[in-house]
Amino acid sequence: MMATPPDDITELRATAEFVRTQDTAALLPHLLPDLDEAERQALAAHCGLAHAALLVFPPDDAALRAALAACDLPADTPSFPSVVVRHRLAARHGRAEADLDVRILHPRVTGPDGEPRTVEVCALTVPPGSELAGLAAHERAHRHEAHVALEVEQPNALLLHGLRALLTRHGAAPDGGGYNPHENGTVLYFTLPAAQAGYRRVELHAHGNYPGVLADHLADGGAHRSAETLLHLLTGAWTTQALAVSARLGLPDALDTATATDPRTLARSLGAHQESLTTLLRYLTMLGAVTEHPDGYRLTELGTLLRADTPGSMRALALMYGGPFYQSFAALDHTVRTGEAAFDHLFGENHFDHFARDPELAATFDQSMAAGARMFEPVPAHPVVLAAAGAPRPGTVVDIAGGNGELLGRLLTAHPGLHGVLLERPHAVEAARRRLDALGCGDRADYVTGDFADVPAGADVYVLSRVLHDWDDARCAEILRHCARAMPAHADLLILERVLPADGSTSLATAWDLHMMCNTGGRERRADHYARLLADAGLQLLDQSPLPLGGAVLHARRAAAAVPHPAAAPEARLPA
Ligand SMILES: C[S@@+](CC[C@H](N)C(=O)[O-])C[C@H]1O[C@@H](n2cnc3c(N)ncnc32)[C@H](O)[C@@H]1O
Repeated sequence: MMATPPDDITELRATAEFVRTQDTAALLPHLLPDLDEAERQALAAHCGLAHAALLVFPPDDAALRAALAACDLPADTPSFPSVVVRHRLAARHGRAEADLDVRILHPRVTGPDGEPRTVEVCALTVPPGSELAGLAAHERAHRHEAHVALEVEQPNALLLHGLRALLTRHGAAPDGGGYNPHENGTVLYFTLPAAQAGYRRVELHAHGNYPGVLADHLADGGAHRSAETLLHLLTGAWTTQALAVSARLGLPDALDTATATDPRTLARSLGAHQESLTTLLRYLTMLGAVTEHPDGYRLTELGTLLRADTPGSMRALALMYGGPFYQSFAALDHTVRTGEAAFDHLFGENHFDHFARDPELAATFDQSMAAGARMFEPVPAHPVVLAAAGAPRPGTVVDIAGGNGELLGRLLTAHPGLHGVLLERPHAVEAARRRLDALGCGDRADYVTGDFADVPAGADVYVLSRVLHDWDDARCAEILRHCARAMPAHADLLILERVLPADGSTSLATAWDLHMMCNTGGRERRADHYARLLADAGLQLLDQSPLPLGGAVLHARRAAAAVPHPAAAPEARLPA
């Protein structure tokens, strides 16, 4: 039989023990440390501990029942589907509610004076190998659903208003609630400023319906949540820097996911100030990059992405967003006032020129682009690529401004007959050559060191990946004219970009639109905008398909009656 994870059984046993032994009067000053004696007595006279709640992740129902029995809880306790916890989990993790099988059970226990209590067991089924394992690890680390519930004895509206006022005066923030007609009960949730007695959330439960109290509670909660949301947004810069500094220090590389490292050892190995490092680690714990344990800190799955040696590492992105692009964002107001890229204003030159003069920065930028390469995963299977690869004489793909060869490498690796040409600036050509050689497809690649004007003619597929968004419309039109001029009548052009949604809904493209404006003077565009730019260059947008990370691939060809632009330069030929 499959078993509930040992960490969950430990937590269940501890919660059951807490409910069995905890005296309400002794618990209250732990939850609200500033209560004076009169307040504590008044609260204890009106409220009693009813349950403590936890979320566990059994592989199936039988394993959950066995876990209950192992903790001396009735294994035959009925379960019912959760609505609230399931909704909260789905919202927190961006999941469909239908994917989350959350059930609730209330196994009965008795308190120290024989009073009836329960343990509220919320159980999300996570079978072995399930992709919900990451969600479970996050929830175990953060205990968002853990709470204690106080039953209000002989409730009335006046008493509930008074209890609400008392709790909020002591820093407990209203955090939602509701009326359940099936059990004729009103629930008011509060969040404490910090975990007390192991709990951050408190529930007040009262028998009966108190619509006025509930309305006030929900309204206060709304205002509180807005303020908290705004604080999170305003401190986004701290998050960027905490992650970037960790990456720069090599902190994720010095930690492990399986065994903990104590801050002293870590500070010594990183050459850091121990107390400051511990503060940073606590913040990283809040962000979910590390977890805290009695013997130190462990890296999480998310934190692992900041290691240098992880496949798909995002370390270079952290260094860029916490480095030059962080500095330029501090001058965003210049861009908004003048329309000029803040980066150029701050550094005195275009970011490509700036990076090109600093080999280390240029390499970090290329690696940061590669960190978003998950977007490329479906491209080798694009019909245009399949057609070129499957032709009797396999075709040639030209990757224009192909960076360090990440995409071309994937195309050539997936299709051993394809030939590739990479057009880039000198430093990137060298990086691409090394990459394609390492992938074992360097012998099927040629390199053109040059400018957009040097797009070689005569190939079958042309690719512009994350290039057009770097430039304003005039420069894009020029680049597309160079492509159109080089493309034979049968050739296809694939444009990879984040495309702004036509219906105005937000997407990752909305965020990168701001980033491009601030740092490159470019922008993200809607598909109809690309269609117009293409048409001006004598090309026709044929279709569009989605890519991971909010990307899309736009497919274009020469318009049937395309007339070469008069400004077009003489053709560059494919390398011999
Ligand atoms: C945002 S990166 C995209 C790289 C790659 N296509 C990708 O998707 O990862 C833009 C690339 O344009 C190249 N680039 C900038 N100006 C260029 C020019 N005038 N001619 C050719 N390439 C240029 C840069 O070197 C950089 O690698």
